[in-house]
Amino acid sequence: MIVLASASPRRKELLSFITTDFKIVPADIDETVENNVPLEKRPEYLAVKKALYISKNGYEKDIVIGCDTGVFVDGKMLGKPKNREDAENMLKLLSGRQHKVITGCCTVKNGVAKSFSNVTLVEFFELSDSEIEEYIATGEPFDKAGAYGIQGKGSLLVKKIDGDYFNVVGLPVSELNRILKKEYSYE
Ligand SMILES: Cc1cn([C@H]2C[C@H](O)[C@@H](COP(=O)(O)OP(=O)(O)OP(=O)(O)O)O2)c(=O)[nH]c1=O
Repeated sequence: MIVLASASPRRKELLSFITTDFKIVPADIDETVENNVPLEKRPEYLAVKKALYISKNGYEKDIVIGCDTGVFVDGKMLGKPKNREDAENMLKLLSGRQHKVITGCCTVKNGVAKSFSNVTLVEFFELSDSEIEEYIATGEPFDKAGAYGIQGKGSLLVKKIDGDYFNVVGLPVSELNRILKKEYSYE
């Protein structure tokens, strides 16, 4: 069986493109990362941590999948905004330029972990202060890395993307599907 170590409704929906035969067991882990982990490796590091945590808690024989998404710009990683002001600062930082969205993904079975990072480049239009304010008022930024959701009204902020769209939403489905087939002969 496949176990998705995630509380994200988006990851649940995306995994169902691969299979509907899976169980959800969210991994409520401490998301602090040691300083020696390179910035852009942080999502993958946390994905491994989430998947191993669930695997070790009664799902050793299953294929456990963990994921984590971060937005990278100016040598910084943007997670979920803590409040309105945080969301505003993130959106101002992303305005008029390109950033990277990296989703780390990990599969674990019988104590063996395999992981990868998928990178999508996203370019935003120049955003006016009122546009940022209106977008924050939708409430959409608050549970999302980088304070936007490309799958919702956040789509209106996006000029261009290069890479897997679903990776931005939180699960690189096509790469994951290929890994499940290749590494676990999953049908
Ligand atoms: C950039 C971007 C992020 N996101 C989401 C994907 C992730 O769910 C979220 C980043 O938070 P994560 O910490 O990666 O995941 P999560 O807390 O939602 O779920 P869990 O740890 O239980 O697996 O931001 C979008 O939905 N759309 C977007 O365009």
